[in-house]
Amino acid sequence: MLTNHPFLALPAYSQLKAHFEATQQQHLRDLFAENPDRFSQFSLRFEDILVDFSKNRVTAETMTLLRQLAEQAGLTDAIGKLFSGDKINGTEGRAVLHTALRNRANTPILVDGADVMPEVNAVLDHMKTFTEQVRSGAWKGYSGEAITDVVNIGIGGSDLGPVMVTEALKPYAGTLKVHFVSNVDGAHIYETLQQVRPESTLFLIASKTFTTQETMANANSARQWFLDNGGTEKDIAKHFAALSTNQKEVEKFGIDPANMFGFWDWVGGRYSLWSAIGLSIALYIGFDNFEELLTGAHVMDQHFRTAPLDQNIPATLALLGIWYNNFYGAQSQAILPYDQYMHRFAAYFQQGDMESNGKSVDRNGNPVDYQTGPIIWGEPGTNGQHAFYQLIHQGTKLIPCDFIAPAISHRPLTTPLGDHHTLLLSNFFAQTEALMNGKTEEEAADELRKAGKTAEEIAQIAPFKAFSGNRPTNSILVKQITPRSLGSLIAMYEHKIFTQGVIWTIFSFDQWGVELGKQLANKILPELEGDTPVTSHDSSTNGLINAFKQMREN
Ligand SMILES: O=P(O)(O)OC[C@H]1O[C@@H](O)[C@@H](O)[C@@H](O)[C@@H]1O
Repeated sequence: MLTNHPFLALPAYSQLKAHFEATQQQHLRDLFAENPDRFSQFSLRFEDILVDFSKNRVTAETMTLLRQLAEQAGLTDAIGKLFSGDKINGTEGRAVLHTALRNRANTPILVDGADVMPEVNAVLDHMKTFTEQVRSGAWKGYSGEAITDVVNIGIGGSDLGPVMVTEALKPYAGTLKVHFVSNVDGAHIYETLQQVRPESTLFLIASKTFTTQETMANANSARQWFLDNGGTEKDIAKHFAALSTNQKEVEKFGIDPANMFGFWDWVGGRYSLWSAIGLSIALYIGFDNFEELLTGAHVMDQHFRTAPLDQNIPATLALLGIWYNNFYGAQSQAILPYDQYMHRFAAYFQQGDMESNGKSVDRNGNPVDYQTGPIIWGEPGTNGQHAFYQLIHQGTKLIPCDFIAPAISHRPLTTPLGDHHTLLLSNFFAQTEALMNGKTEEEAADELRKAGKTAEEIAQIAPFKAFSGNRPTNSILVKQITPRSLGSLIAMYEHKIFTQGVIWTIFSFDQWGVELGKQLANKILPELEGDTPVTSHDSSTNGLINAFKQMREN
């Protein structure tokens, strides 16, 4: 178990509070003007990844105090416990070992005295053999045809990771197509089944528990469609595989245990793309590339585990997040990839971060009296620029942003306006610079004067054209989005989330809030049958259910 501490009582917390009061008016423009070495002092490199955090409202003293906060919160001890299989998921009594899934060093990791690595390696071997059979065409469907389409049916952690990674690594795809069905809304499975043929489709039923309502409903619909369109019960073994921890339910569903790819209760759903849940990724980009993804994460794990705090990228990002969340009162954090293939990256970490650190009870079971996990959101650049950046530049809210971009594009297209990637990157650099510098009213007035405006017009318009600036950003520049660098980036954010959870003294690896939703929907489900009016709820819920029943009837 992790040792607990009262966050607000940490000595560094009070020091940071005082430091915040003294420095909050400082402008980034001045910090850059005062220190010509700011970029080199406030940036870190790891392999092909450069993390520039110099455009944050921090000084060397801020960073020192933040690191002291991490030390006083027992971060070093917590990291040791994470990697060694300690049961740090206290409310479920489980270890948290997504790092074992990508432990390429293969060093033993013990849970209840037993090394988990042989089992991890056995599943990886199974995934490798299966992936190679399907991709080579050796695996035949019931009519003797090779598989052309893979449909992953899963939701939450059993969907978002594979969706995000297969999109981000599309340039590495082979000929297999992958589809993802998550929503219980019948439209999702319906539209997907329109695009595939039963004889050449492989369904992956991805569910850690194998009891999730949405996934089981979609899996049943897929099986029915398969049987209605030419497949027979005995053909199911060739067309359905399960990615799960629950062998009993898998067998009950009728999937051949030989087609089950297992994982373990110490893999959290939102940390499971490294497990058998990643099978759709391996099928799509090939097993070697999947292994590269694991390796990228593993090397970031080693960095997080061994780098001193002042060199530690995930810890640094976590501490900057705490600075804005707990001292500046920032409510959200934007993730803005300047890479179209990474268009689901923010959505992925919406679950990763918000399901992990969206907690308001500390590890002692007491309500917290401070802010915990931020709201995570974002869209790729440059689309976001034409949508919500207005508020980031000139709104009343402080929104720390992570800008992420590859230096080399997988699609280097040229136009008379310039090549696409250079155009994209010019926006990436310009935005963080503008957010940092802003524009004074005098500068705005000067521009208007040059544009020939009268003094009266200038006085009227200049206030609207001024930008306060001083809006913090991290710039994460990656040489290229490869399986390895993407693996490192994902692990980087995972460890950021972990670090923040440790400092806030919360349990980051359970999700009781989500469990409630599952229970409530199951309670209401039988009440939706028939047309008898419902009276068991509050007047709003009764009214809505009864209106629904009426609308459905007429
Ligand atoms: O993989 P299964 O068990 O279907 O769960 C799918 C998802 O369910 C949600 O309610 C959450 O608990 C997620 O963390 C989880 O990834």
